Amino acid sequence: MTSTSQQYRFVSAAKLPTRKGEFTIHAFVEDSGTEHVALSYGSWQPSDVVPIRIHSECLTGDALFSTRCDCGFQLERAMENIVAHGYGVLLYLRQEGRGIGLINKIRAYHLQDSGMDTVEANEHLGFDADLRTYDMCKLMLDKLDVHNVELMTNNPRKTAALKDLGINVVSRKPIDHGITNDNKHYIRTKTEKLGHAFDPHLFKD
Ligand SMILES: Nc1nc2c(ncn2[C@@H]2O[C@H](COP(=O)(O)OP(=O)(O)OP(=O)(O)O)[C@@H](O)[C@H]2O)c(=O)[nH]1
Ligand SMILES: [Zn+2]
Repeated sequence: MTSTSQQYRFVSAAKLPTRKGEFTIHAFVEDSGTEHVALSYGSWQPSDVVPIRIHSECLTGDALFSTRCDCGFQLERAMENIVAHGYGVLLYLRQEGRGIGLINKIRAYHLQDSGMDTVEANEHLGFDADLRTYDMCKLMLDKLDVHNVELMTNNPRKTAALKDLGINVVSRKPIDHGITNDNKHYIRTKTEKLGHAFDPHLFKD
């Protein structure tokens, strides 16, 4: 499959037992060398509505238990939802720091420690607020025979991007697990500046 600038291909798949259940991990690579994975659980028919999560890499939240953001909580909850449903897919996209990379995200954190919000920090470093693209999702979902989805997200850009790719987004499931005192401000900024669909009472001081 092609996008404006990248080609993607499927490489291999293998069993992935996890603390949440036994998934299968599917490996994909872009021409640029960027590697993405999809985790699938259970089985479905091509006409079924499949619960999916499109998760953007966050080393600090997903692997290091950071509470600066809600990523780790959402990752866990998405996998739990999929297992509870009996089938589903998690696309784990290597777009760390909303596409600016890990080192730049830490630079952005440093600026946030001095009072900037997440959007201001990105802009101060010379980046747009969100550099992510979702073109690779089409190949990944086609490969898994997923055409109709219930999307677990609060981010309206993800819903729009999937629709633009021709994927039938039947419904959206909010995923607002993991709001803590450490990340309330971050959630507020996502809601007020990036259009995420959180209920304001969740991040009220
Ligand atoms: N640039 C930057 N990226 C961050 C920051 N905190 C978390 N991230 C990255 O943000 C991405 C997750 O994006 P979010 O805006 O939290 O959530 P989302 O994926 O847009 O939306 P949901 O589907 O609702 O979770 C991950 O790639 C994180 O690494 C930050 O302060 N600055
Ligand atoms: Zn995060």
